[in-house]
Amino acid sequence: MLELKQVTLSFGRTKILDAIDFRLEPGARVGVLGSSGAGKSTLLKLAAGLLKPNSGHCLNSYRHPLLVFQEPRLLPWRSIQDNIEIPLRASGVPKNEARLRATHWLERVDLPDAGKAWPGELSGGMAQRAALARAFALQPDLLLLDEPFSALDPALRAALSRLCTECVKDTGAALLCISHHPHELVEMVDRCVLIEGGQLQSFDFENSTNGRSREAAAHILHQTLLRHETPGPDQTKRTVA
Ligand SMILES: Nc1ncnc2c1ncn2[C@@H]1O[C@H](COP(=O)(O)OP(=O)(O)OP(=O)(O)O)[C@@H](O)[C@H]1O
Repeated sequence: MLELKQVTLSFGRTKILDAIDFRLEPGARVGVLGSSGAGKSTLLKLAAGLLKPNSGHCLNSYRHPLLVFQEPRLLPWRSIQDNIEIPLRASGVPKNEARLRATHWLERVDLPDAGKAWPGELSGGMAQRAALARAFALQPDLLLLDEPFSALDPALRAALSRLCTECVKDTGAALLCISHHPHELVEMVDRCVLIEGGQLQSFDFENSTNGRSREAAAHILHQTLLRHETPGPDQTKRTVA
């Protein structure tokens, strides 16, 4: 369980998150939306334990949070198989087990023959799939995705989002996922939070659409994002601490 209570986080004198409350239960899948610079990655870094709040409480009982970035961040001088095995070995997994897990997850992400390849030989989509295999092989109980598919074309993005959602459901990990694409995000998650002006607004699909389809939820989120991304006279200003 991740629980933020009245958490405030500032960089210098600028408040990024302002007394927010947030809970992420085991196995829950939550999307994070907001305009550029709103504080989405900051929320993920709090969840990963990479940042500490200035005030409030951050209770985190997830033991294996794992952050996946927009770029695959593979070691270019090691094979794909090694890229998956090295972090496993570093976390104490025996050699044989590491090999088995790497092979299993390369098959799961549809890269069964890529183990001996160098990262530079893979397409962008293949490299991101290898990064997902590396992440799932580490058996995270909390997966934090920071726009992991945004550099890919729409068809590939949709395919990888689906694959990732299947793997998250299979492993039972909790998911916190940033995306700028509400239509894809609603297929991956059960609810969303929108960050704006340091505040966090929750969109429970059942409640915010009166039980209508996820398509309706995506439409509402898209319209909300457009409103927030268009500066208006009443737009909330970020506060200075
Ligand atoms: N280490 C840091 N030091 C100072 N300012 C920072 C630091 N990290 C982030 N910021 C600032 O905090 C604000 C929120 O950053 P964050 O990366 O969380 O935004 P974001 O919503 O993820 O944006 P984007 O969608 O563009 O990635 C930005 O104004 C950013 O410049």
